[in-house]
Amino acid sequence: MQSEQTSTRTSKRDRDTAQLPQVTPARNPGMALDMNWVRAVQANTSAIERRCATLPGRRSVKKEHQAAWLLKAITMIDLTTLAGDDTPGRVRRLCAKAAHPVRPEIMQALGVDAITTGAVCVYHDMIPTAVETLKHMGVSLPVAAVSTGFPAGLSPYHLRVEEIRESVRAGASEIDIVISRQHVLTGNWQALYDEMRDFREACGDAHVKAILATGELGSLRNVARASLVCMMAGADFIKTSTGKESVNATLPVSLVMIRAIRDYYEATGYQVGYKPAGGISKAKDALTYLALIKEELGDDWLTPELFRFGASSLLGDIERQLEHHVTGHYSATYRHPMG
Ligand SMILES: O=C[C@H](O)COP(=O)(O)O
Repeated sequence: MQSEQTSTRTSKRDRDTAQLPQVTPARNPGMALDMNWVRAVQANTSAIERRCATLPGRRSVKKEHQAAWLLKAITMIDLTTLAGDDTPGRVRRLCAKAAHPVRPEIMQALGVDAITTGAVCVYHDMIPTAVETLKHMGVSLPVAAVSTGFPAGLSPYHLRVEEIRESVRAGASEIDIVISRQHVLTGNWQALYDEMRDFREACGDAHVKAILATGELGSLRNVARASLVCMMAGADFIKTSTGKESVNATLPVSLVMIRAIRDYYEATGYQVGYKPAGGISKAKDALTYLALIKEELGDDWLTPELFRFGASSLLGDIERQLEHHVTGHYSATYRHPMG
């Protein structure tokens, strides 16, 4: 039975919002390290926290608009499995879910055609399985690989660079590198810039996401400076976390990184993408992140080319909310496996 509170179909405008073809932005080439700019960067923690406290709930969207935003959020998920016990079977199921993220009866009730997640994200060893599975399904979806000694980034430097090359050869078109936290914590911005430059060069045509591991950087000012240095060195995306730190994506860290992206865009004209990752598992949190992006960067950034969620379990909750939207009932979580 359908609840009186719900409408089963999204409006045409909302469906178009979820499915608009996007123009690929020009790739950030980077620039020379500008230490004057880096040193000038500050972060006012109490102002940032005040701003973030106003976010959850304030821009809440309802009914068919919420369904449309949730569909859009799905298209921007890097559907992730990064576990020591990953198997080819799990990765094949992940790819099947990424290719068809919402059950057909829910999609039909919403009046929406096929969508996919933004990418799948796996460890190096699982790249061939992911590439072959997606190819076999006839689905064009990027395979992202975590790299450079993920999650700590402390393996021998030449092996970190070589790991990137191996992953690109194996078919990954996006590489999520981890930075050396020690360069940030010791203020060695030149070393961070050089490392990021090497990683970007090793990626070739594959896009590079720089994982800052913000929970280990000590201060919001460090997060702001590391964001800027990675963008100067040519990062295509900056990403909060590996999902393995004790503190992963948060709104204050996101605000700092998003404003760094905005400053970099205003100074250079290049749009760098943003990927909050780790611990984002609820549909309502996804909506808060999208509202933050819309308010701080504008609609241009609300595309898979410039925004991704790094998440292993968010999709399950979004699908559950969409099912509630069309039926008026919540289903058990086991009905939404892999995501
Ligand atoms: O990059 C993605 C994260 O590792 C996923 O973290 P999560 O399992 O907390 O969603």
